[in-house]
Amino acid sequence: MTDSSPARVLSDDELDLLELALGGAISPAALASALAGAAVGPLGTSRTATVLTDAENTPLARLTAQDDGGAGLEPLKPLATAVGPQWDPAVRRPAREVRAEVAGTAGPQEDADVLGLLVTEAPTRDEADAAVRLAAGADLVLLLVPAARRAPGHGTVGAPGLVRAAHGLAADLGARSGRRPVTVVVPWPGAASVGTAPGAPALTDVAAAYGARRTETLTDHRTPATAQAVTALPQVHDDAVRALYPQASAAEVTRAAGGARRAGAVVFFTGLSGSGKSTVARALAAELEDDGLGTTLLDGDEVRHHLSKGLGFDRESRETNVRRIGYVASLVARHGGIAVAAPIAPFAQGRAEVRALAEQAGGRFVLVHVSTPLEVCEARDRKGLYARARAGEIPDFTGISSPYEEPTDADLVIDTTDVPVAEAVERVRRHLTAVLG
Ligand SMILES: Nc1ncnc2c1ncn2[C@@H]1O[C@H](COP(=O)(O)OS(=O)(=O)O)[C@@H](OP(=O)(O)O)[C@H]1O
Ligand SMILES: Nc1ncnc2c1ncn2[C@@H]1O[C@H](COP(=O)(O)OP(=O)(O)O)[C@@H](O)[C@H]1O
Repeated sequence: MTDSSPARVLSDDELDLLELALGGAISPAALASALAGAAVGPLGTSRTATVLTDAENTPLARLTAQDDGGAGLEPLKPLATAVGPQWDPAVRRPAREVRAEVAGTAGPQEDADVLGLLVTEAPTRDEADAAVRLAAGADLVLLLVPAARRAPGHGTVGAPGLVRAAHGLAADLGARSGRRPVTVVVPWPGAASVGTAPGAPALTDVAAAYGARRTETLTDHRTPATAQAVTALPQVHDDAVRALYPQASAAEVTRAAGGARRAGAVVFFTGLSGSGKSTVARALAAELEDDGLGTTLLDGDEVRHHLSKGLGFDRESRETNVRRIGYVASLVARHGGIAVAAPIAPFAQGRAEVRALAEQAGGRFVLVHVSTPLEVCEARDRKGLYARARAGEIPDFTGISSPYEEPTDADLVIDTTDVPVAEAVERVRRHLTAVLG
């Protein structure tokens, strides 16, 4: 990075906050304070600038602390997006754009009643009824759906499911009240650690920044009986199984329902830098997790940051890196999980070792060659690495000064020059479903 400002790599939760700040939903000062509160890395102090990056070191924005205690935020490169209903640009819009639209639609009067309904969990029938009651008389209803980049806990409805449920609620509300609400996806950290850090923004303030003049959280409108029934759902399932089966059978049925007997799998992407491995792998992992398949993403750059810190890019270091990824992925698969890995993995030998490790662990192995040609990867050059490699600043760069051995044993070959992300994800998902049986 040519910028001399110190860099701060943001977590998924912090990226959510950055997206909010860039969209005008929270102030740069609130972002600075939330990042400082989380205390997981250097953040510039007075009058210094910090370049905020994602895990792939893409410079996203420059955050500057100002003399008066305020802060400035300058966008640098667009944040990476993924696929899924929570990424649909028709609903994931900057707060300032939604606020302007709301002001235009609700009329110029200051006292226009714009109701923000926060959809934080899949709405029950209670909430669908409450939404109709609450919406009566409002000039405009905003359905605000907080969606986190980070995957939710296993077994809970994640961002894609929540957005689909919110669309259902919007249609229902439209049919029953005669007016369709405006549905908006709001980036919102999945972890309490950032969302509740000192100085962290409150969801109701964020709703106001999107144009809501009053806000209701739909789960507050569950009756006590419904709230209790929702909490008790897993227990209800266990009780029903125990009532139906004798003890030995009940144990087996419960175990099978938990997926403990399902075979695991390693989905291993390989391809040049910039070919689209991370983009497709990330979207695939989110969809699989949403399908209820416990999924672990081992992204190339993140692995390099944690598991393989200090390793270089000579042949031996790369093979060590790939072997480590294969080892962790095979442990995940051994326990019935799905590991999705996306390193360059340029050598056939290393890839074959990973296949063997996965299969020894009883898992399925799916090799996906992301075959996007060098010219396309180089033209994308999101991180500016190809330009630096061409200039001789990065030695041993794959495709330029270090070889990439094309796989001859790939289960799928996908060239993202002309295959959109959603279709690439679908192809891999279809293949995986078939091999898992
Ligand atoms: N010399 C050289 N060659 C290739 N790539 C380089 C190099 N130096 C740094 N980088 C960055 O590191 C990412 C590739 O790391 P991997 O762990 O996936 O590589 S490997 O599988 O060990 O070959 C790669 O990330 P992706 O672009 O996501 O593939 C680059 O950002
Ligand atoms: N169809 C596509 N599939 C994947 N990425 C694409 C596609 N079209 C354009 N891109 C862009 O190409 C870049 C691929 O980068 P990345 O996923 O990090 O690749 P890799 O992990 O292989 O280095 C991203 O900026 C992405 O938005």
